[in-house]
This record gives sequence, C-alpha cells and structure tokens, in this order.
Amino acid sequence: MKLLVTYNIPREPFQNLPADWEITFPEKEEFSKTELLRILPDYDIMLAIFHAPIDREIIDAGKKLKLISNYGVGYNNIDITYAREKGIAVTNTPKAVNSPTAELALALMLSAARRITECNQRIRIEKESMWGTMRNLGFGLEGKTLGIIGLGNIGKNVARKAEAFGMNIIYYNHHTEVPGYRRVELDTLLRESDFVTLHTPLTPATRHLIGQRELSLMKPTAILVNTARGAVVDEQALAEVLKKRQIAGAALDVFEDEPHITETLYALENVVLTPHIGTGTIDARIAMGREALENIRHFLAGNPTNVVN
Ligand SMILES: NC(=O)C1=CN([C@@H]2O[C@H](COP(=O)(O)OP(=O)(O)OC[C@H]3O[C@@H](n4cnc5c(N)ncnc54)[C@H](O)[C@@H]3O)[C@@H](O)[C@H]2O)C=CC1
Ligand SMILES: O=CC(=O)O
Repeated sequence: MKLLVTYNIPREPFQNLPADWEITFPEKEEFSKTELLRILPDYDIMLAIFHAPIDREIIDAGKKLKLISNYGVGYNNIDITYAREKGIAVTNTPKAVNSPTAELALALMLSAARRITECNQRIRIEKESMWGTMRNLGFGLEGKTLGIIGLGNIGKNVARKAEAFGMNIIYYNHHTEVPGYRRVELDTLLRESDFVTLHTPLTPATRHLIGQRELSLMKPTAILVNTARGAVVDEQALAEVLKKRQIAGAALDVFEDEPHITETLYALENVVLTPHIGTGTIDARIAMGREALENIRHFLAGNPTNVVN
C-alpha cells in the first residue's frame, strides 16, 4: 500500500506501521499542486490536510486512489461529491481536533472580553503599564449568555467549558436538537447573546451565515468569536461593523481568503487575530496523525470509520 502524506506533520504516529506500507512525506512543508499531479497516480491513499484544496484535477490524477484521509475535521477543502463519484472514500479526524479547538474558542473569548491582546500590545508600545480604575475595562463571562451557532462536537465542548465559567448557553443548529440546552432561532440567538461563537462546517448553507443583517441584530456590547471557517462570516461586513463599533469586538482564528486578511482589521484594537491555530498544539497534531492513520487502517480492514462521503 502506497501512502502519500501531502504535508509536513509530526512523524511520531508513523512508527511501527505494517512492513508493506510505503510512505512518502514532502521534503519541505508541502507538495505543490504541480508535484501532486505528477506523483499522485502512483499512490493508493493520500493523507490530505484541511487547508489544501483537493479538487477534480487532483482527484482525477489519483488513478489508483481509494481513500483520502483528511488530517482535520473540516473537509470543505475536498470535492467530496466528485471523490465519491470516482469511488474514493474521504475520512476526517473529529476526535483529535475537538478539545484544542474548543480551548482556543474560550481563549479567544477571554482575550477579546478582557482585552488581553490589546493591552499586551499597548504596554509594549507605550513601555509602561498604565493602570486605572476606568481604564482598559472589558466584559466578564460569568452570568453572560453565550450563543453557540453549530452545537456539534466542538460546540458542545465549548458549551461545557463555558458552563464552568458560569455562562448561560443558547444555541442554533440547522437540523439537530441537543437535549439540555435551549435551542433558538438564529435571529433570537444574535439578539440575546453577549458572546456568539461559530462552530458550523463551511457549506453552501453556512457561507456568509453571518452578514451585515445578522451583525446588526447583535448587542452593541457583544463579542463574536469565529474558529469555524472564515467564509461563515462576511469578513468585509464584520470589519465595517467593528470599525464603527456597532458590536464591542471579535476574535477570529479563520479568514475568508487565508492567508490574506481584510486590510481594515489590522488597524482595529477591538479584534483579536490568530492564524488558524484551533488545532495548533503538538498533542493535537500527533493525535490528528493517529486518527488519520486509524481511519486508514480501518478502511483497509474493511470497516471504515469517519467517512464523510
Ligand atoms: N479553527 C480551527 O483550527 C478548526 C476549525 N474547525 C471547524 O469547526 C467545524 C465544526 O467542527 P465539529 O464540531 O467537529 O463539526 P460537527 O459536525 O460535529 O458540528 C457541526 C454542527 O453545525 C451544525 N450545522 C451544520 N450546518 C448548519 C447550518 N446551516 N446552520 C446551523 N447549524 C449548522 C450541525 O448540525 C452540527 O451540530 C469544522 O467543520 C471546521 O470547519 C474544526 C477544527 C479546528
Ligand atoms: O481547521 C481545522 C480542521 O480540523 O478542520
């Protein structure tokens, strides 16, 4: 079995694999699309990453390809319908990414609410710590309402963690009901929440789910957190709303056109920006490799797991 790993990822999970597995890693950070198109025809399985597009052209190049094991949970990077048409299964890694992403959502929420990154930056520029009873005031989490859009695996983890901070949870899901939490319509969630956190996948239905109209429904004191996918939010509209301070702030780990970011956001103090680090811990990277490999093993054994197409 020939496995192509398309990105540079920790090698730790790749020890003691069956002797008849032949594995290729990129020499640098990743294989370019041109390289992929050239070498892929030789491989049975590809370990792809949530960030790199796997389009029709690449799928067509995979003449022997049977499985695309995605390193990450979001699979909007892959044309899964076309893969299915070609008889290629696609799997993802929901377990490994869950806690780290939920932790980051909480970290971003706290950072924006307590103005941590803003204060940190100002102290370094001003070269003094300007304390004051009416300076640097933020918002607390305890007793506040957290609106979770997409109460799936990560959303539920965020809910549990936020409850430990004393927050009240409401949620909006497209189809599924989650016992124990109050489900509301999207507009109600936006009107009632002090914090809104996004945890849907990126699909045609969620693209720009949060646009100008939805942002206008939020409280002027509310904070928006996005660790889902950039395009779930209309980034231009959000930048305008933040600039006019129509909501209090935002914290964004993901952007519509990564690595590019809407220029306006750089200058705004009321937004926290991180470079797609939801799963950016060494433990998570190793766990994602393990889960992606486990999916490959199960697929080869005839009992596939985490298949998304
Ligand atoms: N920033 C980062 O590094 C990371 C980002 N992610 C993103 O988080 C997303 C969520 O991951 P999981 O919680 O594992 O997925 P999940 O499938 O367990 O949960 C997604 C939830 O969104 C809901 N949903 C789907 N379409 C909807 C719609 N149109 N309106 C409202 N709700 C809708 C579903 O009902 C489900 O409850 C991933 O798809 C990925 O894009 C995941 C991991 C890391
Ligand atoms: O963005 C990361 C993922 O796992 O999806």
